[in-house]
Amino acid sequence: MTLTVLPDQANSADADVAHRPMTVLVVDDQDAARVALAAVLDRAGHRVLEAHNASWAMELFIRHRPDVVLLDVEMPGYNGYWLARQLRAVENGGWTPILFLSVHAGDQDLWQGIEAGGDDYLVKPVRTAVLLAKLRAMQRLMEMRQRLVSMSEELREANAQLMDLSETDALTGLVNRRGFNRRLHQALLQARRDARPLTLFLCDIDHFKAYNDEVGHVEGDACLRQVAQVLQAACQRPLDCAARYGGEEFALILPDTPKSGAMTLARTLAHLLQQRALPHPASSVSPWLTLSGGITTCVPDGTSTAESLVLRADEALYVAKTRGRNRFFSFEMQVDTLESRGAGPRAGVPRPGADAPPQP
Ligand SMILES: Nc1nc2c(ncn2[C@@H]2O[C@H](COP(=O)(O)OP(=O)(O)OP(=O)(O)O)[C@@H](O)[C@H]2O)c(=O)[nH]1
Repeated sequence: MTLTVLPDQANSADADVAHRPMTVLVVDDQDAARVALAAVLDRAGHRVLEAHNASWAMELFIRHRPDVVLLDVEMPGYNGYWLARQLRAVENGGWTPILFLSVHAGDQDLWQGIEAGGDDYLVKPVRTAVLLAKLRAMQRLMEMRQRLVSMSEELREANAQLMDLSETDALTGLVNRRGFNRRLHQALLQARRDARPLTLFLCDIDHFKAYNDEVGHVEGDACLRQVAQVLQAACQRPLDCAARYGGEEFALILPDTPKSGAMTLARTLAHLLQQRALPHPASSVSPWLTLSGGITTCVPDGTSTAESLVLRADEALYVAKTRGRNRFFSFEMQVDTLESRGAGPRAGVPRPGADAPPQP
């Protein structure tokens, strides 16, 4: 029988209790050697799991996830190299130090052990001090790795937050222009892949300059926040996106939304705004705040680009403005929300009477 560990003359290693007790899986088919090794580890303050063969070791490893594995090479049936490979396979992104203990001292043996997934290779008999020092070194590596893992996790979270911040408009909390660009591009690619209609709205507050001039910029900012809330409320589906395009212009990206659905949503939007009844003291259109919007809808093909969509929505917005504001104009249908409802040219315009919001 080969003794696995040799006691130290000065016995100093026994006194060097590990900084943090570890759970050590000792795998050795030789009972006496394994028990001796377990006793040394136990004295050093570690918790020991013992396995006399590879399959039992595998079971203990999966069940207890030890901190370190001390692995004999020569075992009947599956040997230590085989076991090391299996342990690495079930680690699933983790890392458990594996130290081989072997009577074979050849370079080739050492090389084979490291290739099989071992982190160190000690030749038996191993002095207690050496073994405990190696365990301490492995523990230090594990702690460093743990720190790296948590640092990269923190970094990942910080990056995600930064990404969110860099795509959020500070005033309204909506997606900003940068986020809009990225989302529109993504939505376009997805709609092209799925051959589904994609709708883009560009909305603009009517006579907002006059609003600012009348009530001041602070109130103007508050008004932008209110409009943002209305737009957000109109976005009912998880992939719908409301963005502040710039200044008093907003955009809605509406995946899987056909022309008819877009017109319905435009009316819903006008209705939601109407319900808020935000007074506009300087509008020639209505006593309340109103929006004009340009709508474009397409099933994108190879020639469709985000720029072409924005151009069409912008052109439609221009038509909505020139037709008298407080309406949404569809580029493809060449009608606005007032015409398409078929309820007369001024239908949908907030005015005193049945359709009008309560006087604030
Ligand atoms: N309070 C406030 N005002 C803003 C902000 N961004 C843009 N504006 C104002 O929005 C106004 C936009 O004016 P215009 O482009 O002339 O448009 P409008 O007065 O709404 O006229 P129409 O669009 O033709 O109805 C300008 O007075 C800008 O100063 C903002 O963040 N806060």
